[in-house]
Amino acid sequence: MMKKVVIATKNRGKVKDFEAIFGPLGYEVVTMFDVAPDMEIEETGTTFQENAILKAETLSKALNMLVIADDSGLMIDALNGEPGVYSARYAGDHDDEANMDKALKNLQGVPTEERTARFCCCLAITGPDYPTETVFGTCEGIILEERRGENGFGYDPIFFVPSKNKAMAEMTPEEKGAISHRGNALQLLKEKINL
Ligand SMILES: O=c1nc[nH]c2c1ncn2[C@H]1C[C@H](O)[C@@H](COP(=O)(O)OP(=O)(O)OP(=O)(O)O)O1
Ligand SMILES: [Mg+2]
Repeated sequence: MMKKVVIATKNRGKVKDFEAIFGPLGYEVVTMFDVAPDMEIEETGTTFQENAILKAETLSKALNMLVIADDSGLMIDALNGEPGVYSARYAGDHDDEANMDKALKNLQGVPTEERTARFCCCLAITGPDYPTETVFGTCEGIILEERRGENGFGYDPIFFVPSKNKAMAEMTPEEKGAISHRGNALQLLKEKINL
């Protein structure tokens, strides 16, 4: 039987990212779509860490199981770190296209060298016999002037990664996992627990 890892997410893009990383380690990724499709966890925190802990602890208590949660977002320097913790709701309600349009609009006329940004990811892990722990990963990039690539999710089409000379949405899930904020955070998590 395959080992399982439970992730407190309802974002199909994140699920793909996690599968690219956990699959090769021999894990089946189980998500809220499988175990708690009707549960809505309100993200009331003001930091990635608070929200990651909130999501992990809520699902873990409901299932009485070890759970990992991901809270993440995009921080754009020229916009004073916006949209940050509010990335998913930047233009309203969880609409990736509208969110990207809003970011591009707010950066109109800003030159390339000032379009620096980073993706941030906080992962929280908690369980019945496991005290809550968090790790943090980032990925540096530049906000493009228009979308590039078809892969990924969220802000991936407008996020250019200089070290790969590609937009995040031009990478395969495996390529993305090797350099992404999520991949970097998971690397740290692996050093803490025996994945
Ligand atoms: O690798 C990424 N590539 C592109 N965009 C990304 C990435 N990672 C986070 N993001 C953006 C998407 C969303 O606008 C927000 C996450 O918000 P966040 O609340 O953590 O996730 P979510 O509500 O979509 O799913 P859930 O809370 O069920 O895990 O940051
Ligand atoms: Mg969310």
